Amino acid sequence: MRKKFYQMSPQERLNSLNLSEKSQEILSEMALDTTILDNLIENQISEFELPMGIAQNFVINGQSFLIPMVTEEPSVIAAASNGAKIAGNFVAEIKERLMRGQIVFYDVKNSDKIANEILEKQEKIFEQAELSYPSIVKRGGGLREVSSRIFSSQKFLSVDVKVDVKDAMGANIINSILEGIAELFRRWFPDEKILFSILSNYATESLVKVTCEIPVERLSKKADGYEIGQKIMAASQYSKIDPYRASTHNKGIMNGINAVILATGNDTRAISAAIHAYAAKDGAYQGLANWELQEKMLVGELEFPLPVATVGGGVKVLPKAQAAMEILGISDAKELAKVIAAVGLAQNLAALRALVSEGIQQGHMSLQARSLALSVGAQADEIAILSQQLRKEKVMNQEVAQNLLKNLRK
Ligand SMILES: CC(C)(COP(=O)([O-])OP(=O)([O-])OC[C@H]1O[C@@H](n2cnc3c(N)ncnc32)[C@H](O)[C@@H]1OP(=O)([O-])[O-])[C@@H](O)C(=O)NCCC(=O)NCCSC(=O)C[C@@](C)(O)CC(=O)[O-]
Ligand SMILES: NC(=O)C1=CN([C@@H]2O[C@H](COP(=O)(O)OP(=O)(O)OC[C@H]3O[C@@H](n4cnc5c(N)ncnc54)[C@H](OP(=O)(O)O)[C@@H]3O)[C@@H](O)[C@H]2O)C=CC1
Repeated sequence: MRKKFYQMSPQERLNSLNLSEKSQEILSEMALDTTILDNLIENQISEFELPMGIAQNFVINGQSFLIPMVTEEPSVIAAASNGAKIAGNFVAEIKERLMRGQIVFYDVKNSDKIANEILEKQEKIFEQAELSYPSIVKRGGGLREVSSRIFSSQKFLSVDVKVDVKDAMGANIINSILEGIAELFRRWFPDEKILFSILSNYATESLVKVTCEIPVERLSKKADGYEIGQKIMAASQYSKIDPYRASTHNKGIMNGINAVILATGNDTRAISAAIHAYAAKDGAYQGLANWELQEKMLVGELEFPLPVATVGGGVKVLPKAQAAMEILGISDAKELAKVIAAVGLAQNLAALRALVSEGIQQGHMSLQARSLALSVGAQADEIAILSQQLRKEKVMNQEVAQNLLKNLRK
């Protein structure tokens, strides 16, 4: 009987795809240990490499950091380093770090009964939570709050839990606790129906806040720093009223956030979901990070959920995520969240400063020149020569790059 795809070895799966020899060869090149590869995901056939760089100049709460970033986009790491250089010291703080989960009832018959009984039987719920995941309690974490939200017209009710998951992202912890509590509810409310129970990525009790204060003269080597500061403030205000701008404003912040999330083996989808949901917390989707001029200082602030982990998931399993943690010198999830938040604010500062002064293309494209040279097939020392020539061109595109490369090879 023919093996199912998931029952095949990675090589058998690859062979079964009938690819060109070149693709077969490139997909067979792997650096990760096969046991990690084949056990971390399903139907594994290869791995996918991305460049890792280091953002420099970061000082956060008075401590210097070198920050590993994984990205395919030119200028992101230069921008983060530039933003950090301009900003000087970032002040980052975390008030609390609790992860949320929910048990959702549907076709609810008596929502008040459910809500009241949950209030009255809190002790029983806390006992069940500890039974469901005792090790997190031993680590000093565990269930901290149970409450409910009633959606009466749609006959739904959400029982919300908040859990201290210490340095984990907490998905497995919370989902195990939720399933234990759900069993209790099936006994307490035999006539009610539970739809599902799952962690919530909208981690509104895992907010991190980062600020910086920049003397305006640091905003530009050439132009009037105060005027640049005014324009950055205006750009920040505009991102609050136009979702077409808010989306790009936040993409710029996520350039930095996602690069560090990837480097440390964290879950990019969970963090993106949390942050973009938070950007719409007041109804309309708005730009995160605020900039305002206070006298001769440009003051920046960014506050959003960042439930990152330093244990669990890919963090502990991926060797390069462990190496990234060593570069950071961090083992505490709260510390990691503060560092990542500072990268987000630095990224936004660099982007807005470029946008309102020389424009994004000048800096971006000069760094983009190298990847453009690569994309048309420049090799070895052709790359530096071709990108140098490209920077002198009025327009930098594939056609120009291909013509320059052809001339170079004559
Ligand atoms: C690109 C720069 C930094 C040039 O800016 P510049 O003023 O020409 O740079 P510089 O030569 O004065 O260098 C300043 C610092 O930048 C860093 N730096 C500078 N060059 C390099 C390099 N080659 N490699 C590594 N680091 C570099 C480095 O830290 C350096 O300090 P130094 O070490 O010299 O004391 C500036 O124009 C900039 O920050 N631009 C923003 C670019 C950006 O945001 N890129 C992200 C992709 S675009 C996007 O997706 C986001 C966006 C724009 O759409 C978001 C939005 O719309 O809000
Ligand atoms: N909606 C979502 O975002 C979802 C995401 N996921 C994925 O699940 C992945 C795994 O998440 P998660 O459940 O956190 O990871 P893991 O369960 O893999 O790791 C967390 C475990 O690490 C152990 N641990 C060791 N040291 C600590 C510490 N200091 N603090 C806390 N725990 C510690 C604990 O296990 P012990 O006490 O037993 O040693 C804890 O349960 C995430 O990366 C995510 O990709 C999964 C489902 C949903």
